[in-house]
Amino acid sequence: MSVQRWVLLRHVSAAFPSSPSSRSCRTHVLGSIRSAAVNMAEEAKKRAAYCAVDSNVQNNQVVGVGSGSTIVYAVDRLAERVREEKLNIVCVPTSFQARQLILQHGLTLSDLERHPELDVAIDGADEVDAELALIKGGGGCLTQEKIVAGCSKYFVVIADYRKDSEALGQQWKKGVPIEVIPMAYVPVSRMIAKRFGGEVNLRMAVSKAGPVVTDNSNFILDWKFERAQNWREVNTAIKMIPGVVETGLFVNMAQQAYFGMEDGSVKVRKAPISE
Ligand SMILES: O=C[C@H](O)[C@H](O)[C@H](O)COP(=O)(O)O
Repeated sequence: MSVQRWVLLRHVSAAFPSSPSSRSCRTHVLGSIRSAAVNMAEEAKKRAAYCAVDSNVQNNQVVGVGSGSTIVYAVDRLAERVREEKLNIVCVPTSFQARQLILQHGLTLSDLERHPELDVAIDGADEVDAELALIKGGGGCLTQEKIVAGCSKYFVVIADYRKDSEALGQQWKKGVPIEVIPMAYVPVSRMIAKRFGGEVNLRMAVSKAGPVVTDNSNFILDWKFERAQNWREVNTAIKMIPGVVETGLFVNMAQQAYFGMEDGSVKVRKAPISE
């Protein structure tokens, strides 16, 4: 919770001590604060996305389109620029959602067979550390995202201020998503917990009985790690476990991250190696 939000909550608690009528006022005020916080985060996502598209996409480029809620704003802006500037752009999706966004916005859809080398990929993240290592896959789309980012000359991350972190795990508490072949989810979970500690859970669906099934027909494990680690080594070691398809650790992949901040600005961070 941000300091500003904590202070607001303290004021609300003091203003509405516990009686039935004051409890209802308090619930109402807390609801308004929550929705203001959501609006602020959405505005921040939009500003980061627009800024990243304006700074990194040019005419005649092949663009990788990520997944999640932030990328929606980036596709809005891409479509706006294509209309207004008559840009000739080809888009490669990283998920079913991204493919739908591209089609709904009337953008040119392609794939890695026709365009195996991309100029730039733009995608969201669940958390970004000081070196631009990322946790991705909160929405279950990590494998295709990593493939597309890996085929791109330049990989740009867009996010709001809540994702901007010193070390992975400081902001994002749901763990590292790991895509696995369904039959292997138990042994893979046990091996990760035994070797690296922490807790590994099969991600369950919300509006369906049973587990989340990815765009590649696999399962997702969420590994709640206990301490900061050498993420490059951990990523490689987990990938070597039979049954693991991909991890949501994106290490040394992103060159730039755009964060929409609470004060309305956009903060741009570059990866240490590209500075
Ligand atoms: O699986 C989802 C993707 O990795 C998203 O890019 C990531 O979860 C960030 O999503 P959002 O933009 O909704 O925070």
